[in-house]
Amino acid sequence: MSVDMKLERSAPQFITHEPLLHMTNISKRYGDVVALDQVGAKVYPGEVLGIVGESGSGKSTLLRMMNVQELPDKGTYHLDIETEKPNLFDVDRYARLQLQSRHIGIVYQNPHQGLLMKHTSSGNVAERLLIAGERSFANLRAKASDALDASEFPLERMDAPPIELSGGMQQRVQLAKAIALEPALLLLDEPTTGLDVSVQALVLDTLKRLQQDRKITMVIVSHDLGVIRTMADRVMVMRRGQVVEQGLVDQVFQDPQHAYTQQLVHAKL
Ligand SMILES: Nc1ncnc2c1ncn2[C@@H]1O[C@H](COP(=O)(O)OP(=O)(O)OP(=O)(O)O)[C@@H](O)[C@H]1O
Repeated sequence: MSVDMKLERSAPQFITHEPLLHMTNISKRYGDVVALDQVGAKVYPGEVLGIVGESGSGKSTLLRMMNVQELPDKGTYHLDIETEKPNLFDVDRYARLQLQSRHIGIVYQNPHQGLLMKHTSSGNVAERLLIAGERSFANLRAKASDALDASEFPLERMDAPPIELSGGMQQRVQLAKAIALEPALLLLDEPTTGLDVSVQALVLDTLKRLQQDRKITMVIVSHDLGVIRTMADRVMVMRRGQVVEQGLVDQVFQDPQHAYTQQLVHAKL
């Protein structure tokens, strides 16, 4: 048995469905830099997959591919959302945009990447609904308000632009925008990095509550093992563009098999 086979622990027993997300053999180079090297990933409906690893290990690149905002050099990507399940890296640009706007939500570490900082917060959320075809002003406002409320954003500030809000509130606006259309898949790229520890805990609480209430399938990228431990059911450990270990969170963190995971876990203790 190869080392990789040994470290790829089996899926938990309760997983009986087809994966919602299935990627195989994803490789990506930027010039001489190998960002991803034959990475595979499966995420099951309603579960939270954590991706952890040092800076430069390929976590954000993989997440951008899950959001189909960037294409790999090689690999396949299927989402189990419609009867037809094409390789999403082969579909045309229009279909990719449709997919991003209707079925995938994303929250970036940097709110400038996800929000128009000088537009109102409610307008940022409404924009996503507009793109999806909502045209009634009353509905736009009501749905934006619902999404902000679900993200535990203080509604009395909904007309304030993100630039005037705290970092924690900006992340709540990004979250509201991401969930406004009830996406099949929510992608979170270091959503609490850079926030004060107490604000970080509150935002994680909101994410946890949303996940429990709505059973949203999530992929969360973080270099922080505490965040992954709080949020995720399963974890994938990445290093230098490869997956070195994966399995249930408590299994991997209590009994890490790969030397790199052991180093990560001990550094955290
Ligand atoms: N657009 C790009 N152009 C050139 N190199 C890139 C690009 N995007 C990523 N890389 C390189 O690919 C590798 C993986 O980067 P990536 O951002 O995915 O890692 P990461 O694990 O998310 O790191 P971090 O936690 O620092 O964001 C790095 O060496 C990075 O410099």
